[in-house]
Amino acid sequence: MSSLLSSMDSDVLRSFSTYATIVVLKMMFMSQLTSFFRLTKGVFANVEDARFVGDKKLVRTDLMVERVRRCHLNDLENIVPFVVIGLFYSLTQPALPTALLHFRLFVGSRFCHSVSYVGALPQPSRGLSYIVGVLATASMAYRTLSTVLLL
Ligand SMILES: N[C@@H](CCC(=O)N[C@@H](CS)C(=O)NCC(=O)O)C(=O)O
Repeated sequence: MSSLLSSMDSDVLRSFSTYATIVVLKMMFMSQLTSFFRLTKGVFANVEDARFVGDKKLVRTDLMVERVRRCHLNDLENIVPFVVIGLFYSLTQPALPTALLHFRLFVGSRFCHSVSYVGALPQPSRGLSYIVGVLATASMAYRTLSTVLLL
């Protein structure tokens, strides 16, 4: 534990931990948003859930619930790689301003992606947000591989 805490002395690791936690919390919030739309729209995935509120016919799909679920899935596809690659990247001792730029671009892009997806904003708002996040992660992967490559 003490060696973990001493490695957290690195400003890059501390800022990575901060941004990774923020973006993972954002991703976790998508579950709460799904539940919110399920309850307010009376749309349930399972018979036992619908029975609990007294109507079996409430097992159905809804455009908004499915939209939030797709947004959550897209978060999983992008945020999990960011957390893994970002940790390895942080261990390559990049310059703090460069690392901050990557973390901020990624986290900002994921918030923009969620707002444009859930808000059904016209494209290319969602597509651009997605691309910025992918490029930030790809750039960190490039730096990591070019620093530590050992095959
Ligand atoms: N799994 C994604 C891969 C490509 C992707 O992530 N595209 C972004 C920008 S268009 C997106 O928001 N896709 C919608 C989604 O994943 O539901 C898909 O099926 O679209």
